Amino acid sequence: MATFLKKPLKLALVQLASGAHRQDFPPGADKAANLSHARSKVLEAAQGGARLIVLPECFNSPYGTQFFPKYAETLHPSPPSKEQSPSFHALSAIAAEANAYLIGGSIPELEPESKKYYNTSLVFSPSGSLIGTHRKTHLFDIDIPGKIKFKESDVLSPGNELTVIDLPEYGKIGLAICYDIRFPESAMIAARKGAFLLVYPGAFNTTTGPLHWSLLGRARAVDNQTYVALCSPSRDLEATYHAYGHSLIADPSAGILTEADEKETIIYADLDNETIVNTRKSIPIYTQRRFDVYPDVSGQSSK
Ligand SMILES: NC(=O)CC(=O)C(=O)O
Repeated sequence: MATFLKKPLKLALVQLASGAHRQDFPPGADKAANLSHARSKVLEAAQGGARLIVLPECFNSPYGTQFFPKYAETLHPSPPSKEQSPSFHALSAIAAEANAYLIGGSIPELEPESKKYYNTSLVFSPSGSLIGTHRKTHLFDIDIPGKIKFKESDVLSPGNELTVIDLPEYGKIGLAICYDIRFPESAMIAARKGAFLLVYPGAFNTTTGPLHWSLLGRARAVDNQTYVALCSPSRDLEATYHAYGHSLIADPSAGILTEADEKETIIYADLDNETIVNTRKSIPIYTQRRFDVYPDVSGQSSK
């Protein structure tokens, strides 16, 4: 039997409430409070048996272009000092304390030499070592008249790499952030590289969430016959951006294993290799692909 996932894995998504919008916190204290709150929820997930734990996009800051520069941390050269990146050090310590792999949602990052800002995810091993990073590759620039206009590219720069991370005890995961899920190519490449799970810390909103969140999660699962996890912040109607919530885990047939509502919660699912293998046996698109017919999915080849 082919092995994508070396042993069963309990996955937890922490749909975190961050208090970053609150005016009553002194400057900087909201981030410290959010890191401390994230710690308690990650430890709760670990107590619940999870060995891979995911936090949401911008888990310790408000989501909005006006906030990114204020909350940005410097990650390079790596490892950064505690002053440069309190979140790096907090996440590393939390992963070690939880004895679990930790996908630290994302944080705004400032690259000091270029002075560019990124939306960046940090991944730590159970010993607290950094084992991967992903900079959001596709920026959330949309304009739905009368509903929502958002332009991440006013402040952020896109990352230029796709990310597959090896969790030595379990296997490979594809990691991307929120709007990246709308681009099936990156998911497909991660799956072709053997990922058993595609993870998206994300913050869809109350307009695009009902339209596309679950659909996209299930689509990436059915396209690739992998598990898919989408981890959102909980909804906060006092914040300037209203996150959709509804964190979910889909199985390799695109069935929803578990889905949150909009409130703070932790959801869990048990992942196993047999489900991936059996899904691919039953509907064998995996071996039926015709890369001889479409070797260049960008459509840019001269053929
Ligand atoms: N916030 C995002 O990056 C993406 C999103 O909300 C959407 O694609 O819709």
